[in-house]
Amino acid sequence: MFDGLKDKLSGFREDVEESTEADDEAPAESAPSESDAATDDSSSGGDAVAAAESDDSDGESDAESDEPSTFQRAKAFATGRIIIEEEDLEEPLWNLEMALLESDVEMSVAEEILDSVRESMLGESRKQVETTGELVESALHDALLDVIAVGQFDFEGRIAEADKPVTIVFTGVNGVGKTTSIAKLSEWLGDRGYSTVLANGDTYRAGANEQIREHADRLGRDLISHDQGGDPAAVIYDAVEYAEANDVDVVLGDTAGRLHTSDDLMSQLEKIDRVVAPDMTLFVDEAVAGQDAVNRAKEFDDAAAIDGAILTKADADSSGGAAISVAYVTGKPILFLGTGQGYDDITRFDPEDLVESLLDEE
Ligand SMILES: Nc1nc2c(ncn2[C@@H]2O[C@H](COP(=O)(O)OP(=O)(O)OP(=O)(O)O)[C@@H](O)[C@H]2O)c(=O)[nH]1
Repeated sequence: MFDGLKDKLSGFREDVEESTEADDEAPAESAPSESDAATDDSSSGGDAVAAAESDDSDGESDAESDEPSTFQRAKAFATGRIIIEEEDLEEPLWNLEMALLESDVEMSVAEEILDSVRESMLGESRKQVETTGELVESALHDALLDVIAVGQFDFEGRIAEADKPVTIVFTGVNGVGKTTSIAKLSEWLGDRGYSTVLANGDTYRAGANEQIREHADRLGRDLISHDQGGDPAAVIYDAVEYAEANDVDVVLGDTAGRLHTSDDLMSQLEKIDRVVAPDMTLFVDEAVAGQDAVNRAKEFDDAAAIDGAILTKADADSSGGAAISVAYVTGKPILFLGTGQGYDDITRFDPEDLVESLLDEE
């Protein structure tokens, strides 16, 4: 999954390794001889770093310039450490930025990742026994996790604690996999002991009732639906009443595919909000839609606040940009990934797992 992005992140590691390699081979021009440095080391011990930090006799404060002083570099070299400098990172960071943008990572997210990587690596000294690769991996790990894990919450815990029935409404554009995701989630919840009823709030599209009926029949779930052209809020309201009367734990309400610009359809969502006050509204889109999915998530969230997202078709060869960007851009977490067409092909989105798999060199 997201192999393209994985390759590009691995390219960044190689770039930094290459650009620091030269430093490994020779000390900075004005570095004192090893014996000088060794003398300094033994005489001043732990004070050497403090001395290096205040080595601004030429009037320019190194702390202000963020650049390690000549003394710091020499000292680091003599003690077997290499300091990562701005110039070591310049080209690799530029390449990383291009790689992220090519992978459909949203601009502000790419910038956040770069800032974070720069901040954690710059001036970092490493022992020569540590590989630069490890340093890069740890910086990338933290930078990616910070943007991907925005807003995460315990979905199952929330279902468990909420008063029943819990009502979840699904929104998004046409054909992205809303209905299939509802069916998958019904199965996922069933596996965890929660009963569900499906509600077809897509009263707009001809054939929508038949499509969701097929899923309901296959899964052995009840379905509440009205005729085409009916009021979606009324359908979901009926489903909530049905769930209350029959001790059903969760109502899964489908809605018509819509663009955030279709005013009448967006006002339907507002009406659903008013009439049934859903516990959660989940935005569904395709991982393969990349930047479009990110933009739509933002637009839907602005128009009718979402609580989280499901990214479908993560099994198709997608760039990974949407998976990395949606949470940071909306402030709402990705909760599930759709990974195929079968009912079991849904996975709880785990930011740590995703970061690890993106950085895994296997
Ligand atoms: N490969 C793959 N296909 C998926 C996934 N999720 C859904 N699909 C397929 O995507 C197609 C569209 O799915 P639907 O569930 O009908 O989409 P929808 O959003 O409800 O569509 P509308 O009702 O037209 O708005 C179907 O062929 C699904 O089998 C997924 O995670 N992976």
